[in-house]
Amino acid sequence: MRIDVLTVLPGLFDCFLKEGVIGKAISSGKVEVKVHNIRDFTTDKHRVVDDVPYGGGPGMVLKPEPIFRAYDELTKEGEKPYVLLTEPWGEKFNQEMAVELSKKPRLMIICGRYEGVDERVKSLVDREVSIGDYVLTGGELPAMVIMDAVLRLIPGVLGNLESLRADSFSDRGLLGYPNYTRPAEFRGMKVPEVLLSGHHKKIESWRKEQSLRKTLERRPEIIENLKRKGLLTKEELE
Ligand SMILES: COc1cc(COC(=O)c2cn[nH]c2)cc(-c2cccnc2)c1
Repeated sequence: MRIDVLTVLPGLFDCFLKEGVIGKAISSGKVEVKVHNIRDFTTDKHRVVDDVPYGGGPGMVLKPEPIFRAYDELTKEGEKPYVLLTEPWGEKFNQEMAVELSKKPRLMIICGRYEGVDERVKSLVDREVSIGDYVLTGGELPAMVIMDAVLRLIPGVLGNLESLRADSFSDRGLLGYPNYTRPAEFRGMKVPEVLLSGHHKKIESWRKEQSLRKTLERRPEIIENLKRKGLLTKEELE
């Protein structure tokens, strides 16, 4: 997968693209992520990327020309990217969307900022995406959240075991099961016996029961949703 990011603050991505699973996926060549400074696509001396809104009102708006110039330059050759715009009132990002996006060969993420982007930029956009009902100073963190959730789903990016665990639960939106590691007792708190039993079938059913219970307690709508879609087995429903 290739991802092109358009932003006025490219430096925000430096650590994200170097560290951890994402950093390894890029350095190993499994995925390609290029961050582009929208300012590099301006033509005036002051490299202006924003301007005051027509009709008045507070703040500034990202100008269309630099973004269109970047889009034209980056789409001259190769596959046309699926274009996302990160903004507070977009479609809510979730695991389902992460799975869908992970299947695209090429993404472009335009990071909104200020009061927003000129509406004409949306003619380039396939999906306006929000990571939540709150307003941030820029769309760069949402872009990193989206890339993290999407890139970890690319085959080979995660170690096998981890990706296997993710498939069985998170892709149905169920909350994860409790995790423990050594020591078996810590400050009077013991690891549940079943996890020390080495009985894999019992451990698996305990984990599934814990995951369903936690989801029912905290996010009952996810259970209802899975029931409606017939995605819960008979024993899971008991
Ligand atoms: C594209 O335009 C934007 C983008 C952002 C940054 O993104 C988010 O906040 C976000 C993205 N997912 N969840 C939150 C902020 C505004 C904005 C609007 C009004 C007042 N102040 C700022 C506009």
